[in-house]
Amino acid sequence: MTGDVQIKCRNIWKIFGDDPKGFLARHNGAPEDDAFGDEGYIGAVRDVSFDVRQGEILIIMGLSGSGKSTLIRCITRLNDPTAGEMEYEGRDLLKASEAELIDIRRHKMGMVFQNFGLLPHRDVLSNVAFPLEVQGVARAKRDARAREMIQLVGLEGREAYFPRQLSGGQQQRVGIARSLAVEPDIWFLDEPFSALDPLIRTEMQDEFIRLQQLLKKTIVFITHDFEEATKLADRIGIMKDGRMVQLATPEEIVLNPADEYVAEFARNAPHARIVSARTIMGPVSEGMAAATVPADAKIGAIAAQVIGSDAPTPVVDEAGAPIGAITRETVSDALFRAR
Ligand SMILES: Nc1ncnc2c1ncn2[C@@H]1O[C@H](COP(=O)(O)OP(=O)(O)OP(=O)(O)O)[C@@H](O)[C@H]1O
Repeated sequence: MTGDVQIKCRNIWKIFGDDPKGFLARHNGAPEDDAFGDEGYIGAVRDVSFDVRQGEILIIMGLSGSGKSTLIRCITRLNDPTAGEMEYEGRDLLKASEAELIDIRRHKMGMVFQNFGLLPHRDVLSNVAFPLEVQGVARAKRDARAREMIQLVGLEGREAYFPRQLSGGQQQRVGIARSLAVEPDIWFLDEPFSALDPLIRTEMQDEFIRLQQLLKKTIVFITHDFEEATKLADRIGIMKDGRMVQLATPEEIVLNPADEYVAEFARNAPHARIVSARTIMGPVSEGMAAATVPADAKIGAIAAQVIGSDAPTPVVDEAGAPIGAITRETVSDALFRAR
């Protein structure tokens, strides 16, 4: 379950060029798309507004150059937005002093990047303990915490290895352990698995799901891979040319894409794993089967049961009350339409 708003972004612009603020002002704060190229500016993030909710996994997707990394860099204040408003747990991030920002970044935010960012001359233990060292945590305490994190990501026994002695997946686990060492409230991951080969990538996705179930962090995660996004996300935000064109659940995106660009991402999406019973059910009917299915169950998980039943299968809410029914025709139709 996800909760309160943790990060609030309103009308964020990030423009690169000689005088971005002047450019924005000349165009009354909302330049037309053509104006950027005409005047030699790059509109990396254009008028983006959204909330990140406590405990959710929000995935940002989009083609290369659509502004995903720049948006995350704005939220973490590694980049100053050209315009807009941003709050972190009600604190105005744009008015925060440099000292406050460093404090938020060091204590509240964890970051994992595609290239792992490990220090080559330090062993695993010292890499994981590094952010705590920067915070000035005493050696015994930081090493103990680092060992805990190393165990959490399954690298116990490799504390004294150097990054070059580890596989790509193991290196990324070190990166993950290090980002968790500071006990962040919110975790930013910029294409953390894209440098990994497909098998290790799947393993790391499963590892990530396991960690999230354990730690229940708020997560903002960038990926190019729609299948990865549907596997991990509570909500997916899709960016195009600096704009957020749709922000919705994987199911909404697959069933109601905002435009052709979004539809293209969702085209080969695995409906069986995304579409739920609630979405395809019909009304409660006479003569339903005794065995029920939960409304939030994905159709892939219930297909065998529903198709094996001669009578319609009742769909029940959290309290167990029937709110609809599914027949083998509805399920096979939904699965068939999927590909
Ligand atoms: N420091 C910079 N100076 C000028 N232009 C920049 C800068 N950083 C990013 N850009 C431009 O802003 C746009 C968005 O870049 P960004 O890296 O955010 O995209 P992205 O969606 O993360 O791409 P990718 O998936 O390739 O990492 C691109 O056109 C990029 O060239």
